[in-house]
Amino acid sequence: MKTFDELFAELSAKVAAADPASGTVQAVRDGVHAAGKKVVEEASESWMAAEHETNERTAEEISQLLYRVQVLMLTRGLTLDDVYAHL
Ligand SMILES: N=c1c2ncn([C@@H]3O[C@H](COP(=O)(O)OP(=O)(O)OP(=O)(O)O)[C@@H](O)[C@H]3O)c2ncn1[C@@H]1O[C@H](COP(=O)(O)O)[C@@H](O)[C@H]1O
Repeated sequence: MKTFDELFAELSAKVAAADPASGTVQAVRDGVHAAGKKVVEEASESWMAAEHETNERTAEEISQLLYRVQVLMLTRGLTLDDVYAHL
């Protein structure tokens, strides 16, 4: 288990190191358009899970949504502080 901040630190390090085994590095290379589509896809799957599936499935989909939001942030070079400044 990891927190949102811990995941972002892990993904940032992989991107900085251009880790060749990392799916995140490839996803960031794929760019903003592809990353944005993934956010929308996981958001809709989270919504559908919340409407029709169990809490466990809903939590799983939301975890993927959070991951995809972080990938989108990384494609733009945004930090957690950039986002938290608006909370
Ligand atoms: N949390 C995630 C995570 N969530 C989703 N994914 C990726 O997203 C893929 C699933 O996306 P799809 O669109 O194929 O999913 P889907 O078909 O909609 O599947 P469902 O939503 O129906 O389950 C997975 O196979 C992973 O490649 C993730 N990839 C990585 N992470 C975390 O990121 C860390 C670093 O990962 P790497 O960069 O790959 O080393 C990992 O340790 C994890 O903690």
